[in-house]
Amino acid sequence: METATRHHRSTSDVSQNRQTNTAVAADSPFPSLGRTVPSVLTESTVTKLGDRVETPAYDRHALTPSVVHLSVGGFARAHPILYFDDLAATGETGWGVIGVGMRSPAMGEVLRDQDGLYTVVERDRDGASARLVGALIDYLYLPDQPEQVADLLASPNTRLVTLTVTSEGYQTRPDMTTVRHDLATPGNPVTAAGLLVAALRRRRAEGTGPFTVLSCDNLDDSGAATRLAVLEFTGLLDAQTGEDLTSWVRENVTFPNGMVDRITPTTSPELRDQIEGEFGVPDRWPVVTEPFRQWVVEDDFCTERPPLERVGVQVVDDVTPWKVMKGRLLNGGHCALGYLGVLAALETTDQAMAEPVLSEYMSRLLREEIAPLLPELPGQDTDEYVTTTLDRIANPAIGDSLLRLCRRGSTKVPHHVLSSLGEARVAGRPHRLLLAALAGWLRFLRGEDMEGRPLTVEDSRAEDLRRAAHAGGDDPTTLLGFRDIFGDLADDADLVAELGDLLTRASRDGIRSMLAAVLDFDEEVR
Ligand SMILES: NC(=O)c1ccc[n+]([C@@H]2O[C@H](COP(=O)([O-])OP(=O)(O)OC[C@H]3O[C@@H](n4cnc5c(N)ncnc54)[C@H](O)[C@@H]3O)[C@@H](O)[C@H]2O)c1
Ligand SMILES: O=P(O)(O)OC[C@@H](O)[C@@H](O)[C@H](O)[C@H](O)CO
Repeated sequence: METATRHHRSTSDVSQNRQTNTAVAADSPFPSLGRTVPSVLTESTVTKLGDRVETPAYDRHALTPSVVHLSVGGFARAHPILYFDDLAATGETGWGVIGVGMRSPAMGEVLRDQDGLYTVVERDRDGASARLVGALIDYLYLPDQPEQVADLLASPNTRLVTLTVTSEGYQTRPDMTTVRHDLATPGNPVTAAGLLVAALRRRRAEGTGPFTVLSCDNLDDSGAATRLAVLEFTGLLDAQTGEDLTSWVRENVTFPNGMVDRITPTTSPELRDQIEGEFGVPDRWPVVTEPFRQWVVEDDFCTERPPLERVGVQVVDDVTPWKVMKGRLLNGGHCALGYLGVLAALETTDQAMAEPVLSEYMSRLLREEIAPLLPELPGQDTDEYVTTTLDRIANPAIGDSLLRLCRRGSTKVPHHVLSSLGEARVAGRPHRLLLAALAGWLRFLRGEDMEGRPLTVEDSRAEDLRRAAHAGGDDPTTLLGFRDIFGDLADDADLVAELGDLLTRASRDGIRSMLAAVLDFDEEVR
């Protein structure tokens, strides 16, 4: 098997950074590595890895850097970049990836130290396998290398920009400090939209033409959301400069919608150590994920489309039915389990799914209340999809933290949960289990579990929501007053009363008893 032996050079020289081995920065998940450590996984040590790790069977130096990925977190490494790695393994050399870090200096240090190499471990009940990914051929960190990032995005080589900047990364309100910063210094942006706009502005001026922008975040209509964020930004900028970048972007740039799916937990230091022990790979930041993965992409590329269909990506005209099915069943289910589970003092998804009342709740929530509202998806059996989804969520081999599922609720619950709730109300269908999920989020927003132990509410609106959650107590009216989140729910007196009843039961009897009552669950089984 051929492994990469030559260092790739494009816009930065990662090998220079590799020699420094500076201490891991404050955002590292590895406090035990908060000291100078030797970096052992590099291109030159790949050949020393044993046969428990699959290594790239292609020459990564032959890859042309034409994809730029913004914000390289766990999911980016387990999903989009892995697909480009698959593509490289088919002999296709045109789609190497350059990562651009925006907020995580620690990830940058690790990736640079490791020449962009990292390990993906797939695990489930049936076993585990590890693979080294070579498609990330370079990495730049925006706060330290703004000019190199600008040159990279302006380069004619760059044909596709992919993003995993989280659902909050698309917010472009002019009152946000970051947006104000980007408008004041458009040549030195810190937001994803600001960065894309600065690059597109330069490409227009230099006659380089557009690139395609493909969001890989879990957003309802990720293409439209990205387009909107960019156009909002160009609108604000045009008002300042008197240019008309907005029309150029409208006419030239495409933002394909996409559905991405692969449960990818946050890597903990313990997991990292376990992986080194199990596979003998000294990777400082491996990523652990499930074997399942799916990527459905709308065929709307303004530049050449990478032939991702060769590696299992579904390229379709309309992604909507896939998005709706996945978002409401998997992400909606995740929201419900996350909030209710952490309130019940549980830590991981498999722990929660091992509790009869929670697994019964999840099964009935997905089967009885969410699935019947879904559109037909030709070739997809919904019942089978639900069974697979529940099984994936319960995967005992990945230790997916419930708190990970609770992040950014104000951007997720409306899409993943309230959408089903709204439709069920209109259709006159049962929705008490959906209300229990909502009750879980409202209770979670107080920032403590049912025993009063603190829970971190990671949300850009945490402060306001938490204040309202405390002020309202078991009466949801105050929180439902955030109409941009909850729509008209506050106007439905029956729903408000039912939600209040669920919150009161949870406070009085605990989460498990509240759910048992909602399910009419057999006390013996409990
Ligand atoms: N983990 C999964 O199971 C999974 C599956 C499908 C989709 N996703 C989506 O991928 C995205 C990233 O998730 P992850 O699990 O990799 O998380 P992560 O925390 O590992 O990575 C997130 C990255 O985004 C950066 N970031 C955070 N806020 C940002 C902002 N406002 N602008 C720019 N960058 C920002 C962080 O620094 C980090 O590098 C999320 O939107 C998530 O919904 C995740
Ligand atoms: O990443 P978030 O915060 O949007 O949502 C948490 C999880 O539901 C999500 O990451 C899933 O694991 C993922 O969508 C599976 O494909």
